[in-house]
Amino acid sequence: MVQFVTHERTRTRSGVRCEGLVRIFKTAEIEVVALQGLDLHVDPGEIITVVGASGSGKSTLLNVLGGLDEPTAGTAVVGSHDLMRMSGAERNEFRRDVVGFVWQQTSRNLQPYLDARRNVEFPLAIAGVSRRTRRIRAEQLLELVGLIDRADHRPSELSGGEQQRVAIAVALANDPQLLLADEPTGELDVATAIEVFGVLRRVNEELGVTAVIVTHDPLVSQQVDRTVSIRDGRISSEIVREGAGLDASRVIAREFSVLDSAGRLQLPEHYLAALDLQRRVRLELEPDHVGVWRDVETDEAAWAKPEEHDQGGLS
Ligand SMILES: Nc1ncnc2c1ncn2[C@@H]1O[C@H](COP(=O)(O)OP(=O)(O)OP(=O)(O)O)[C@@H](O)[C@H]1O
Repeated sequence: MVQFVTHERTRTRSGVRCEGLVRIFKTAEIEVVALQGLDLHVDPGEIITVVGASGSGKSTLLNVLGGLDEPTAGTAVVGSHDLMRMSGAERNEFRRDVVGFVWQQTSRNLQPYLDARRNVEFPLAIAGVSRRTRRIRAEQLLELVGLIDRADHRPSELSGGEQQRVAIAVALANDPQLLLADEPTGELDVATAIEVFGVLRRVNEELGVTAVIVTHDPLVSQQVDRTVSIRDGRISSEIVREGAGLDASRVIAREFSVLDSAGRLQLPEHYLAALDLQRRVRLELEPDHVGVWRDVETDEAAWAKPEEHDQGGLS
């Protein structure tokens, strides 16, 4: 376990709680409901991945959790910080002190004219941390991400994977309670992506920082114990794994659907396709589970009508 030099505060781990979270974007002509009553709980110290089709609301969720965007309605709480009830000044402070970001584009993560060490020191200098503490902390973090021997290199002298590892160290400089990463491995080849993701897992384990990571990459998303899927601005299902990070044959994965406070749940798309479930399904309450069947009567009625029509057409 890396022991940080604590400069002014002792960190507590923070969880995330979103309930009925709504974010509507309004432009002159249209209204886009990017988050449509999203429910998500992340335990303090947990690491999760968020997956979903393009436009499903992943980045919007991350921006809300990071205090970069204001929710329209619902609940969004990080630790003791209520994101619905923050003044502008509190939001700035929240962004600086409570969350750390890693973006897909390395140019957004790093200052191109500073070497790796100074990049990590940069947010600490802005926070007014002393030069000596900055130096020690930067070295600890570069050690943690396995890049202490590259401390004097500028981003242009580092590979894409190394740049993202420095970006992780920068995001952790202010000792955040929540680490948010939006497609951090999106520009990397598979082997490098898995390596960088391994660093995210390591910092989660060693520092206990809660982490929410958006990714398109199934190989990357499988590396953690819980993956949530967003569909149409809501969490549609969760996959919980035992043994994540081990070789795939030893991982036990179970799929869950999220039940909202109104009792609604979404069935995963591949379940709908496998059983050809459409429009209306038959439910049966059993002592320990609920059964969902194709509504054969409706199906038959739907088939009967065209037949009658056809027959009518033939006669
Ligand atoms: N600033 C904005 N103004 C208007 N609409 C927006 C804005 N930001 C996002 N949207 C819309 O909200 C929806 C969700 O977008 P979001 O970027 O969160 O999706 P995403 O899942 O991150 O997609 P991708 O994987 O392509 O990055 C989309 O329909 C998008 O067009």
